[in-house]
Amino acid sequence: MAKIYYDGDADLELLKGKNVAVIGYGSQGHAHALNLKESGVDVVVGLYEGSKSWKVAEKDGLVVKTVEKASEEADVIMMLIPDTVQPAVYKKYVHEALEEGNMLMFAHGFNIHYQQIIPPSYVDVTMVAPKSPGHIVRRMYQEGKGVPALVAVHQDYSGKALDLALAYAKAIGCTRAGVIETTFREETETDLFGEQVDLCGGVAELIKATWETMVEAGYQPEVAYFEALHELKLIVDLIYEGGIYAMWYSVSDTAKYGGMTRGKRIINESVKEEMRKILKEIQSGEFAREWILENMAGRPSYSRLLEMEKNHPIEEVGKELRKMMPWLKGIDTE
Ligand SMILES: NC(=O)C1=CN([C@@H]2O[C@H](COP(=O)(O)OP(=O)(O)OC[C@H]3O[C@@H](n4cnc5c(N)ncnc54)[C@H](OP(=O)(O)O)[C@@H]3O)[C@@H](O)[C@H]2O)C=CC1
Ligand SMILES: CC[C@](O)(C(C)=O)C(=O)O
Ligand SMILES: [Mg+2]
Ligand SMILES: [Mg+2]
Repeated sequence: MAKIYYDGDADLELLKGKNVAVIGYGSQGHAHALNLKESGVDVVVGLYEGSKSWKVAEKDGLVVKTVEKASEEADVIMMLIPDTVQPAVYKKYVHEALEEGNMLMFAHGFNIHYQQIIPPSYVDVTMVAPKSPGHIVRRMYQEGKGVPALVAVHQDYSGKALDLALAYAKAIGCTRAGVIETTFREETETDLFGEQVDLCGGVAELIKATWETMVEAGYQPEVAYFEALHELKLIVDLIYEGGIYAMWYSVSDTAKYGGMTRGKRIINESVKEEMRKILKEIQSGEFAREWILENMAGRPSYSRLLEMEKNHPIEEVGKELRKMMPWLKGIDTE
């Protein structure tokens, strides 16, 4: 059974008198920094001179310093800049700033697990990884709730690394929901696998293939959009609220029978075989090496693939159809 920590298992007092530097003010960074501040923690945001986020963080009432200065003054440093940027920033500014007994923190284990960052032995190294996008971490905290998270200890120099990481998790609201103990390896490998085969990669391909099949067969792109994409949220909401069986309970008997007999023909043994291969690429470090090299080369494949996604015809149809629903807030992707 997984070990799960709640509010009663975490002591905010452990962060009293400590300076916390949140490096980055993006999706996770803004949520952690604001939640920490509102939980009474002394927090400073670390950014580079000229960062777009600098003014935003200051407008939100936070103290902002350069990464170098914020790291020098900090007892706890949370790395919340993109994973691909972290190694260079760490080497240039953070490594030198780390003093005996400090704690270096992450929200994802990639750089520690694949040894892109190797901290000195005299610091604690921990992870608090919310299982949610940063904007939900913030929204739930403001509503007096929290999102679940994972906690892990890579290095326990002080002997108190887990307790301090749990205090941090409490300060950002995660122990309100529950924080599951894991390892850097488990968090990294499961996170990469989930986003590749299911949450991001798998779902995007399933939607496009469903839409393309209908459009190629002569159905109207708009009707196909509602069926392949729009309704997915309604179905996923049911699964999120009550599990897969609750979804089956809620849909028609025809959908139940068709889905249960046909779904397995789509996600069949050969798909699972491919999933196992992808998992092996993650476990062996093959995917990490590929992604690191892609970044070193200036991201040529990444940019080409992202451009193709942006220009897929389903995007054009969706853009028009979403105008029918002015209550959708939309997301500025420019
Ligand atoms: N996105 C998510 O919801 C989740 C993310 N994580 C993990 O959290 C970590 C942060 O991810 P995420 O929040 O998505 O990151 P973002 O891409 O949102 O981070 C962007 C922030 O980093 C700043 N930044 C970029 N480069 C530098 C630099 N060289 N020096 C200082 N600041 C810099 C940006 O500044 P500027 O505005 O100037 O560009 C911006 O403030 C990652 O480890 C990720 O895996 C974990 C769970 C979910
Ligand atoms: C699902 C994508 C994610 O792993 C996340 C928000 O948890 C990410 O890396 O952004
Ligand atoms: Mg994730
Ligand atoms: Mg991820």
